[in-house]
Order: sequence, then C-alpha cells, then structure tokens
Amino acid sequence: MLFSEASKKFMEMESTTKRLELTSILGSLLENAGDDLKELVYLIQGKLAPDYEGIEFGVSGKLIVKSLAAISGMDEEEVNKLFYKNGDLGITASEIREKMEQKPLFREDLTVHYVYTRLMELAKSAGHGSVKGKTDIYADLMVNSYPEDIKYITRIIMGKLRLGVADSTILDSLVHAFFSKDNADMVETAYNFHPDIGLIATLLQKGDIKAISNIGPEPLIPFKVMLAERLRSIDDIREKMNHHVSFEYKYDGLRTELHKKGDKIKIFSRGLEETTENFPDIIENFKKSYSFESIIIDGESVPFNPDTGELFPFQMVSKRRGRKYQITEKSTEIPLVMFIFDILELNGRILVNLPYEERRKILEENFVDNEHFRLATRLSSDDSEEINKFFEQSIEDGCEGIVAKDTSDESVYRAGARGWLWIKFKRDYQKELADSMDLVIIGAFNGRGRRAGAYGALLMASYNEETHAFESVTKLGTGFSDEVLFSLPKMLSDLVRDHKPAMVESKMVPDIWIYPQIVMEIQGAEITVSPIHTCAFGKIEKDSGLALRFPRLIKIRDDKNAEDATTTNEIIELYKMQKKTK
Ligand SMILES: Nc1ncnc2c1ncn2[C@@H]1O[C@H](COP(=O)(O)OP(=O)(O)OP(=O)(O)O)[C@@H](O)[C@H]1O
Repeated sequence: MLFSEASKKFMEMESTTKRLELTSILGSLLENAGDDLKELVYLIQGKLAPDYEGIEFGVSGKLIVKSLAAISGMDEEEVNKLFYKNGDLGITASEIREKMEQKPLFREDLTVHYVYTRLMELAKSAGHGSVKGKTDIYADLMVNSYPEDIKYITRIIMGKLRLGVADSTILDSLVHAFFSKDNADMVETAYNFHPDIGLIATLLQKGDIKAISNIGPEPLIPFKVMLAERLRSIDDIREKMNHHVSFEYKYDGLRTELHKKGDKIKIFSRGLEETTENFPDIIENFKKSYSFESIIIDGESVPFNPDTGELFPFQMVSKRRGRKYQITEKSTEIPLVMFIFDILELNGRILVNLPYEERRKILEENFVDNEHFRLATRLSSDDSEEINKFFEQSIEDGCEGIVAKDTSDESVYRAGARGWLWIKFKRDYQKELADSMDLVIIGAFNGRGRRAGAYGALLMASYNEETHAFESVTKLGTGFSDEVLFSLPKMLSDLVRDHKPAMVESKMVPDIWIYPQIVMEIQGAEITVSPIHTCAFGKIEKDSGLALRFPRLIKIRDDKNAEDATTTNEIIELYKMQKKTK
C-alpha cells in the first residue's frame, strides 16, 4: 500500500466529526492494506510495536527543526518561527515540503512498508553517530514524500499522531473486515492476554481462528488486568454472587503484574508499561526466595513500615514521570510488599480457566509469606456478621475496603474485563454518591476574572465501551489548586482541536475542544437525568442522558488512559445504586 493512500485516509479521519464515519474510514483503510496490514496498524497507533517492547524514536523536536532547516536550506530560526505559528511540527514539515521545488523522488516507492522499515531503522539507530543516522533517514523520508505524507510521518516520530482510534476501535474494525462478529469476544480475549494489535491483525487477515483461540497469557508479555464492579452493600454482593463468595483485603497501592521465565523477571503496570527497574527490592527477594521455571502473578504493591509492618499510602513512594507514576528512590528506603491475589501461569501451565478457589490454592501451595511477598488476606465466609468484621478490620489495617471474589465454577481470570466475578466495596459506598469517577477532558471553557488566561471550567466525559465514544457527563470548575488551574492550558495545548473530535459525543459546545486523553478523578454529589449531557443518552429516560452534579476535582489520574476512564455503564450502575439509598 502506498503511504500516500494511508495519509489521505488519516486526513479524512482527522477532519470528520462523526464517530461512525471515523470507523468506516478506518475499516476501508484496513481492508485495503494487503501485506502491509501489520505495519499499518502500528503506524495508525503512532507506534512501531506494542508499548511493552519499549521501542522509542529518541528524536527531539529540536532535531526535527535542525533537519528541516538542513533539507530545505532555511535558517533554523525561520523553521522555528513556522513551528511557533503552527504549534505542530507535522504541519511545519508539510509546509516546508510544499515549498521545496523538488517533487518526491521515487514517490511510487513510498509504501507503508518502506516508511515503517525506515522508521524502525531510525528508532534503532543508537550510540555514536546516531544523530546523523536519524537525520539522514528523516531527510530521505522527506524528499520521497508528498507534503501530507511527511506531516503524518513527522507526527508519528514525535509521538503525536492522535487519530482518535484506540486499540479497541481498531480491533473492532479488524473483526468487521476479516472475521465474523460472533467471534468478537474471542478476539478481544486474545488481545487482552497478548495486547499486540499487529499480531492479532495478521492472524485475523489469515483467518487463523485456531491460533487466535490459542492465545493466552505468556510469561514476560503484559496482559490487561482483570477489574472489579462495585455494589453498595455486602448483602447485595452476596446475593449477586449467589452466595459463592470469598473476600479479600482491598490494598491501596499500585497494581503489579510479575512475570518470570528462565532467569528473566519483569514487572508491568496496569497500563502495560514495564516498570521492573522501580522494584529492586521485590525483584531481588523474588530471585532469592522462589525458583519457578516460569510464572505470572497479579497483585498490588504497597509501601510499608519495616519496623511495625504498617502499610503506607502509595503517594509516599511515587512521583509523576510525564503522564505516568513512577516509584522514587524512596522505595529503597521504604520497602514495598506485593500482596499477591492471583496467578495466571505456573511452570508452563496456563491457569486462567481454573476457578478462583483453585488458583488461590495453587498460590497458597507455592508461596510462603515473607517480607516482600504476601498473599492477600482473605476470608471465606458467607456470614454477614463475619464479613462486616472483616471489612472493619481491613480499614483498621490500612486498606480501602474489600474485594469480593466469586467462587463458583465459572470464576475464571478474565483479562481486561470489568465484571461481576470481582466486586469492590469501600466505606464511601454507604454515602449518597458511592464513588468518585475518573472522567476524560473533552473540552474547556475560557476563564474570566481571576481565571482569565486559564480555563473557567472543563467539559468531562465517560467512556462508552460498546461504541468507543466519549460521552459528556459534567462541567467541572471546582477543586482546582492554582497550580493545576494555571498549568492546564499548557498541559492541554497539544490536545486542542478546532472541531469536535469524531469519537466525542457532546451536545454542549465548549469554547475549545480537547482531544480525549487526560483523565481526572472527580467526586460529585449526585447523578441526575439531564437532557444536556450525552452519557447514557436514552438509556434511563428518552431524550435524556445522565449528569454529575456539583463535581469537584480530586486529582489528575496519570496512571489511566482515556479508555480506562469510568465507563458509561458504570455511571448507570452508580445512578441506580444512588436511587436505592434514597
Ligand atoms: N485483593 C484484591 N483483589 C483485586 N484487586 C485489588 C485487591 N486489592 C487491591 N486491588 C486493587 O483495587 C483496584 C480497584 O479499586 P479502585 O476502584 O480503588 O481503583 P481504580 O483504579 O479507581 O478503579 P479500577 O481499578 O476498578 O479501574 C484494582 O484495580 C486493584 O488494583
């Protein structure tokens, strides 16, 4: 496939404001990719491989500016001026390409495959002479490109492609293009255990259903963790689970998946990022204490006081690194303990299809609690009083509450899914509005008076898992510290759009549209039916959606991507929970 065919579609994807149109353009692009499909799906994501492979371009904006100057014969200052005017290096590169007299050299050869291969070389060129190596490759791509092509190539290199299609949307389109819809769940499960969109694309295109159905957890490949639903009372939980229940402490730390194969040990975060380096004490202890040939365990890491065993809040050892949390040097002073609550693989045996009780038994047989590894404290009981005591004790011991685990025969490990096999219960749930929400910024309103120059309010959305749309649910203007308030315009500057992004569903029109990426934790007072907001539109009442009233910012959730935000279905559940308490 010629890269220019892809850039044409990219342009259409950027300019549409309609979600269905966005997916149909994506579909036609994928259908026509032929042998270049695998490479194309990575490029659509602005990547060369799944994140966990850690392939980065290692190119700064400065380097691109320098290269553009060198290729075009312009002054660096002139290029910088253009960049400043456009706020986007992609557009700057395409404008410069437009002005260059030389037409693309061998434009027929600028295929998706060629661009991908060269970008991979660019990413891999490291060490002595790498700056020249990278600049040469960029120059080669530039002279062989049409202006539109280099615009997107530049954005990919800068990590700023943002076409508005997450992996889940691409997955849907792939299933639609190459497969039968009936098997969509199987494809999703495969992807959740092995989140490599290129791999799945190749298998789907080949029609290799067997290979897809065989995909399961694999040591050293991060999987999407299983998530919990919430209910308002312990009795509701017992009923929902048909009294097949067990309860565990709900630790307030950082979700941790630990993988081992041979002598390699890796740790991944909930966002599938490799964070092995941040857990030196845990890794060392694991090496020393256990001798599994291979294993995958799931749990929560929490800092603790080594003198008293008391658990600390996670903020004590974490700090922000870009958009993600990172454990600081303090983690060597303040040790971490991983509370293990699940196991997915052991010495070559896949365990995800065993019921919870059996997986827990395997954990108990293979782990003896030590300083850095403990099994999640649990209670197997369906006795209301006992469970309540256990809950109170969990709070006493520094936890947030409890997580109920279904113990029926169907209680498999469901990667990436939020379902009723796990149900969380916190003390807050007894309040009127049960829980905070993690919502995505989709728009901003200009501030006035004291907030002039900053934003007066933000338009926030939930994520609809079924349609992949971001649906407006509240206007947020309270709870900002000055620091956050005045840093927002800069933080969001890259994400400002001049029209509504296609995956956003909103009737309210903000002064500024924001590409959905940043997630904020928000506490509100009440969820009400509202004709203004599009969250769950028509689901509760005809011609109305749901709105969160009196929202207040708690914090920015750097550890969540837009697609990890509170879903529309969860908001419907919260709305119903709240009605029951009244
Ligand atoms: N015993 C346990 N079993 C399962 N999860 C646990 C356990 N202890 C702690 N957790 C953590 O609790 C999280 C869910 O709780 P909470 O609602 O506070 O987190 P969140 O990040 O806001 O939401 P979520 O993870 O559900 O998207 C799980 O994702 C997991 O990281």
